[in-house]
Amino acid sequence: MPPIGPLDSSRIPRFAGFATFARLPRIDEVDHADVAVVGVPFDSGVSYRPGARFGPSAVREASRLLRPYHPALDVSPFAERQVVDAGDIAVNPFHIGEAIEKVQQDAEALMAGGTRLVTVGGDHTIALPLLRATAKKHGPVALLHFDAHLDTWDTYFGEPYTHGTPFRRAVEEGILDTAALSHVGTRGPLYGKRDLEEDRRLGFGIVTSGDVLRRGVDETVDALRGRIGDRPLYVSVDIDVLDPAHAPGTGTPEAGGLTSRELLEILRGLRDLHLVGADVVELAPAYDHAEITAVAASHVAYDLVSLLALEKSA
Ligand SMILES: N=C(N)NCCCC(=O)O
Ligand SMILES: [Zn+2]
Ligand SMILES: [Zn+2]
Repeated sequence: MPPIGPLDSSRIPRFAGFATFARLPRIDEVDHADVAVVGVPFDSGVSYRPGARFGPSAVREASRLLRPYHPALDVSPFAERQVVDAGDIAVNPFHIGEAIEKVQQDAEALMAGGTRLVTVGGDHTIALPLLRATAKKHGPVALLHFDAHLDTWDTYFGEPYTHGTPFRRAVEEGILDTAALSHVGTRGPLYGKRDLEEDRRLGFGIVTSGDVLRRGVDETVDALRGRIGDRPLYVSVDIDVLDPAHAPGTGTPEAGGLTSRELLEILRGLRDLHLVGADVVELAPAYDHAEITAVAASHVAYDLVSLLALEKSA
């Protein structure tokens, strides 16, 4: 049976009907899914502007315009693989610990049959349970983390589970391969020099947004690929890695970021790595204009789905 694809936009206008990601079938409409896009509408871990709980529905709306063939990667992801929308993981907005447990459980259940996930957030807190679920299946994973921020801080207000702390927790828990951890797009003021020293001690290498500008996409990609090798790889994209001009709809914007063109070109350089899962987080549509950020996030998700569709073992 060939995969069930998205609705045909030449027959049913793309602005009509229910919004699933890229107008794909829901998970309950297929027997097996190779790749699932799943939402996590959770933003109780944020330190500044709230609103990322509306990220998944904004990405679904903006993704109506996606088309089935990806020319830069030369792949038709929805024809090569069964890609679905798995809906949203229903999490408790009043209890971060419970929400984290639920994300992990539901991600594990979705992944049990070999389905790979592109998760749409939600704030960056959710990367921790997603990495736990991924490491349970694949062992400690390499991490490519696109973000203005390090997200390796220790606690906020004494709390260990926030959107600024997931990757420190993940290193402490041994679910990351500390030989292959990279931040890309890092910039902006920190609390102190110690932030960088502690981040380095955890094993991270940093490619700042200035480095991307000076080195260019190709050199950046070569350096990242060399570090990742053939390890199982998880890619986490905080949409605030983009400059606020390219992504105003986010909770902790920082000036001087990547363009959406740079981000997409770097992602396209990741083909033929062993990608096992990915997320796109921190889209807060209330601060967006004309869907600028939602369109960028939907294209990032499409590129991640396309990379997973190219995976031989998917
Ligand atoms: N956007 C994410 N994930 N983290 C930002 C935390 C920065 C801060 O509150 O100081
Ligand atoms: Zn960030
Ligand atoms: Zn982040």
